[in-house]
Amino acid sequence: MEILKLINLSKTYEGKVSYKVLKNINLTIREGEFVAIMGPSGSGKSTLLNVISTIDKPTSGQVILNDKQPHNLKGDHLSSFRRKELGFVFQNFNLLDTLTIGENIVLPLTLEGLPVNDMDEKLNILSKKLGIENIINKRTFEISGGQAQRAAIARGIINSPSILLADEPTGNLDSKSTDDVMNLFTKINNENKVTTLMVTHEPYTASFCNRIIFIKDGEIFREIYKNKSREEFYEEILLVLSQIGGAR
Ligand SMILES: Nc1ncnc2c1ncn2[C@@H]1O[C@H](COP(=O)(O)OP(=O)(O)OP(=O)(O)O)[C@@H](O)[C@H]1O
Repeated sequence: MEILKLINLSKTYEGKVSYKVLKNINLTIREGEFVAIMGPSGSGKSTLLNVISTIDKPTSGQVILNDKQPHNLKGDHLSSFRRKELGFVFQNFNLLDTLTIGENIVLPLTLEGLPVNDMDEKLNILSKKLGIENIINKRTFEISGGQAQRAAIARGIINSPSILLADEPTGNLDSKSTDDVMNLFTKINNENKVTTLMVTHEPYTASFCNRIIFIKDGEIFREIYKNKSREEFYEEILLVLSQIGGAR
């Protein structure tokens, strides 16, 4: 089943000189895929993610997510779409310091108005599954970056979104925490079939994904699939990056 379809998607920033950041992007992501977007700095990765997540609007073309066109929605319908269909993971975790980790994780359910007992049950099941039950009563300053990102992933999927979007999810992590977080993304993708799309400039992080889309100058430059070991895939990623050029 197709979860996300981008049809002739373009984005131009108007200014003194107008700048075409995305040029006719056509892309389909199927249910259960684990995909990375890579490309040189300024190639349009964040813009693409922002247009998919409805933070930014396309200049032309369509975003179809779970058979809906979010850019045609307004107000409460758009907010409800974001809460139900999208999960987000950010580079800097975006956990609220005033809440416990558990309260942070259930925040999307709080916004949906779910009864407390149902929230607690979901939190217990998910935190056990993700191996973070020991931190749910802690505060953000009491946990490591890797734990914070695992909690943020839990928050991102507690609503069972159609797609989990991640922007540089390992950008603030050391190598051990990067392993922990990428193993967790892999686990929820394998076991829960969470469809995941992440932007990363780190080849090691991308090597955990099953497919990589390389963007250059706002266009799809190349796509590669992991039909090999992670180590071999990593070497292939380095090769494509050397061909693409530009600063990463
Ligand atoms: N709001 C904006 N107005 C004008 N230009 C913008 C705006 N946002 C981004 N750009 C430009 O669009 C281009 C693509 O930016 P984008 O942030 O999507 O690139 P990126 O691939 O994510 O880069 P990086 O890896 O450095 O984060 C850049 O040249 C940027 O300067």
